[in-house]
Amino acid sequence: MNVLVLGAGGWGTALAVMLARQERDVTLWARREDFASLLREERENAEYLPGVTLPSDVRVTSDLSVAPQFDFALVVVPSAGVEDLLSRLPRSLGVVLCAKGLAARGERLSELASHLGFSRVAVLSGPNHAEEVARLLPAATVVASHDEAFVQSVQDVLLTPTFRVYTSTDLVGVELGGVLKNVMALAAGMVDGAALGDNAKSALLTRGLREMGRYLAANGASPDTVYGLSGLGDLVATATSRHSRNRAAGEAIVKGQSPAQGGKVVEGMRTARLLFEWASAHGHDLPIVKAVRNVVEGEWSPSEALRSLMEREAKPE
Ligand SMILES: NC(=O)C1=CN([C@@H]2O[C@H](COP(=O)(O)OP(=O)(O)OC[C@H]3O[C@@H](n4cnc5c(N)ncnc54)[C@H](O)[C@@H]3O)[C@@H](O)[C@H]2O)C=CC1
Ligand SMILES: O=C(CO)COP(=O)(O)O
Repeated sequence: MNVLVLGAGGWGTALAVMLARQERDVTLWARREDFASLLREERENAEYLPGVTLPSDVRVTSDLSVAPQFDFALVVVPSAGVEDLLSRLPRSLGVVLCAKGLAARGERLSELASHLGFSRVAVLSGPNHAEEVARLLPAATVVASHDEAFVQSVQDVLLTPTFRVYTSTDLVGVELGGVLKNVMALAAGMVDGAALGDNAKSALLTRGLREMGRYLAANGASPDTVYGLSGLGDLVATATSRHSRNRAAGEAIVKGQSPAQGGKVVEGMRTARLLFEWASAHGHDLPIVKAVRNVVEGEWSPSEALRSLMEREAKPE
């Protein structure tokens, strides 16, 4: 089975390593030739996934002209780079979108792919920290698409004894779970950084899940999807993990430190801005998203954000 992985950050490298260890024939594409040649020589992605050996049979290239040789590709660059990458790919290629963020104008990445003319479009989303998947620790995930034949063929290739891949036809619900949970993880990091306690974190995550569910419903997702791996599952993983860059960024912000995570992408900060704009434009109430966005933008202090949540109107749960 041949797999093309587009994007050599932590997650793309982890998928390439995990699939190669399970006998898949993997090609990993990196944007820059100097980085691709470093990976070929060192067999380690020291910048984004240190301590993991890239198997010798993983081919590394910076040449996108290999794409037509594949039936589909895993698209694993940060959401801000997806449009540029997709625009350079043949539209006959199936695309499995693995970024957990939105396109520049707030569109879902799968919407963007369809608008660009791709007909076979899926998303991959779940509680999947690269550091663990690359070390073959057990994990589960969801591949979702409106195209059932496509999603089935992706599952056949990606399912391994350590990576349990479920399918779903709720493309919108699976995609948006991964988008929203990054903002909730930033908020959870802020709770950690301000030492607000376990009760506060539990309340935040529970109300955060409700907020995610409302947003998913407003966008046409199935009501149950938010309780699956791509919703609750990824929310728990990201908001509690020592590996999460979003959680760590939230913690850093309330401590007055830089949210930057050593050059690695922190999707939730950009997502909070885009979701806030969407909620403002459509008259939706997303209080945790608003609080995170206002802290990230420096418009509210963390204690003002906390007050905004604790002093909302009294109401039934
Ligand atoms: N790291 C993880 O555990 C997981 C990450 N994801 C998602 O996968 C996406 C990628 O994340 P990571 O691999 O962790 O990021 P990363 O920060 O480890 O690496 C990003 C990579 O993308 C490259 N890149 C940046 N902009 C690009 C562009 N415009 N075109 C092509 N390449 C570009 C960078 O050079 C770098 O190689 C994000 O949306 C993230 O939320 C999803 C599941 C797990
Ligand atoms: O999406 C992830 C795990 O499922 C990774 O989360 P971070 O981007 O916060 O590290």
